[in-house]
Amino acid sequence: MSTVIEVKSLSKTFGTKRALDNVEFKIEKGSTVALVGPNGAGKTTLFSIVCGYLKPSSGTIDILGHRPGDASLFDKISALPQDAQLDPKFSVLQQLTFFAKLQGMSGKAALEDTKRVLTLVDLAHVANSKTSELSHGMRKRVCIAQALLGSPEIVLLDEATAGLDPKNAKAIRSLIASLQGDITFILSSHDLSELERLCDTVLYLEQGQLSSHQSDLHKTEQGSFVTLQMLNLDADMQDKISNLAGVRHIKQTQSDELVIEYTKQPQPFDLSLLALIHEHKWTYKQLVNGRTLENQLFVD
Ligand SMILES: Nc1ncnc2c1ncn2[C@@H]1O[C@H](COP(=O)(O)OP(=O)(O)OP(=O)(O)O)[C@@H](O)[C@H]1O
Repeated sequence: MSTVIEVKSLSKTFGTKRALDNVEFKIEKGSTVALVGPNGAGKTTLFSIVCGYLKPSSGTIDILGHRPGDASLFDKISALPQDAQLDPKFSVLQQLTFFAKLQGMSGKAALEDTKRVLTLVDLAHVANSKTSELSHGMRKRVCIAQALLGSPEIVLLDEATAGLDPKNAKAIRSLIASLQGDITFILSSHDLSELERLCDTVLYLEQGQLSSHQSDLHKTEQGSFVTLQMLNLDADMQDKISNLAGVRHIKQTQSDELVIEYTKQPQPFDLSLLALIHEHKWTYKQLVNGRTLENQLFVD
């Protein structure tokens, strides 16, 4: 795997406010990276610097061998800014072909590429509609289509599903999933749960500092943990579960939730757990193999 982005000792200050504080990370080609953190953590600042919209106060960023904003990155990296706007007076087709031509495509190539990206986001049928006639979710998908024009290698999406209903948010996640591997995605959100199934790497920013950087989340973690949500969880249940063969550690992560770490057993562990639940006539709300991203990041 090759590194497509390498950030070293990156800091950004606005007056006395230190928005990014000595941030360092590498992103491998083809990975899907979640950039998560609470409001004001520095996600948009980091995005803006990577895209070349803002200059860092100190530190270096290497993107495919170039500095952010370098002309040679023009068709290799694209971004959906958090507050992306479309012009309400023009049709979807007019706006996207305009952006495609800005990338240097001829009129014919721009039109073809616009049709291609509109099909990708399932909006070919509204190509001739003005963007003011579209729903919020559709407009967001048009902006994502714009970010996909010209087949970029790296795509940054800032809060791509913010404010969308579950159906539209799922459509966007499915689209990203279908393009994973060919494109390196960096997706920002303050909602951890939204990105956890999509991403293999997480950058967790808090007050400008990168407090956790894990790669291959699913590959290394999946299989040795079970997350169990129970109705009326009590100490007796925890005791009985901890006596199951293979249990190494149990952690109560919420009033109704246990994260159980286990070693491989001849009988699949989730089946043993379900058998125990059945035997005692307990009621479980949810049983998921693996740990949520939130539990991986914040619970030892
Ligand atoms: N142009 C600016 N001038 C002054 N302070 C700024 C500027 N841009 C960002 N900041 C400050 O830098 C910090 C990081 O902001 P940033 O927008 O990067 O956070 P964020 O993680 O994207 O937040 P959110 O999830 O709310 O979008 C905040 O404290 C913010 O107030």
